[in-house]
Amino acid sequence: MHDSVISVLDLKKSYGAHTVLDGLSFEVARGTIFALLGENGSGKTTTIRILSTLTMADHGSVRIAGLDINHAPNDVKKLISLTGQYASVDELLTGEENLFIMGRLNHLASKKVKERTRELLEQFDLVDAAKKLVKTYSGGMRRRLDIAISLFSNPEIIFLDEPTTGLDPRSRKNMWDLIQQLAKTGVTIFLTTQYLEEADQLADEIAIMNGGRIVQKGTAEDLKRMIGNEKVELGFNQLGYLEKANHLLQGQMDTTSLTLSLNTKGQTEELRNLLNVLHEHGIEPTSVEFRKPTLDDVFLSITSPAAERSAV
Ligand SMILES: Nc1ncnc2c1ncn2[C@@H]1O[C@H](COP(=O)(O)OP(=O)(O)OP(=O)(O)O)[C@@H](O)[C@H]1O
Repeated sequence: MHDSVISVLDLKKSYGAHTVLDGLSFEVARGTIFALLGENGSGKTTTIRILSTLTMADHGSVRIAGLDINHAPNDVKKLISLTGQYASVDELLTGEENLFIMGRLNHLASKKVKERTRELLEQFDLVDAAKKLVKTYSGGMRRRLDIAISLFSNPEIIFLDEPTTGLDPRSRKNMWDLIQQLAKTGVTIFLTTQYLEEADQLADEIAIMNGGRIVQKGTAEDLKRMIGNEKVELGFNQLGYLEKANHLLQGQMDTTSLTLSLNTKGQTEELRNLLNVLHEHGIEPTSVEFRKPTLDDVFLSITSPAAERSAV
């Protein structure tokens, strides 16, 4: 059994009349990868900023490695590193110079700074780019450098705010490998993401955020069991047909796009049966499409009564 390295209890935060966090509570086990999954604007960055002592919550408590962040913010800062959504490196310096500066800011001796810089450049596959200006780096290289800089002080907990947003698929995959390597060193990684697939690939535990709270949490397997492996999406040309089809098949209706999503195992026989049921009632869909579950499916299935019955 792991012990909790992050404990969050009943966190609340509003900006004016806008409530962003509304009673957020969760625990993160030491040495694991924890993913906070939520849509744009759901409050992920706000959460990470509060946990890393940059923003004050209005209510609730956060303990990092047993320390209350309000009582011991400076001790907490020594244990953590934060890498933001937008790389905070100096573009007009080389990668190596950026690392040097961070080393000096950490008050390390010059020999130690050089050693650690070399180590980090190697670990993050930046040796060839070390002497090039950061403004010539690709998005993936910048992210890697940003994380390398934040690791200068050997933190116990690494906060990564949407580490792959805006990266191409190849750089995203490289970043995933890197995060997995970091996790193997025993650090705790707290990451935020909008991508179900990313949380699935990386996280030991996933917490889904909606309406300022955690609405579901579990392993990727738990969540997948809940939402089904694949979806079939039926399109209709009239709201009446959509509603009738939903009445017969009990799926998730989208009345704007006039589509009905159903869990499926992806078998053609199953699809034939569905279409037969509709045909017998004089309903013909205008389109039929198989697709992977999305974050929307998770939200929809969480809020549907059927899902509540089978929730993890
Ligand atoms: N300093 C602030 N002042 C006012 N509103 C803010 C402030 N910071 C965040 N917000 C608002 O709080 C909400 C949550 O923002 P937050 O950045 O935490 O979301 P997020 O889940 O990280 O989204 P994204 O994926 O877009 O970064 C948004 O509606 C945002 O506009």
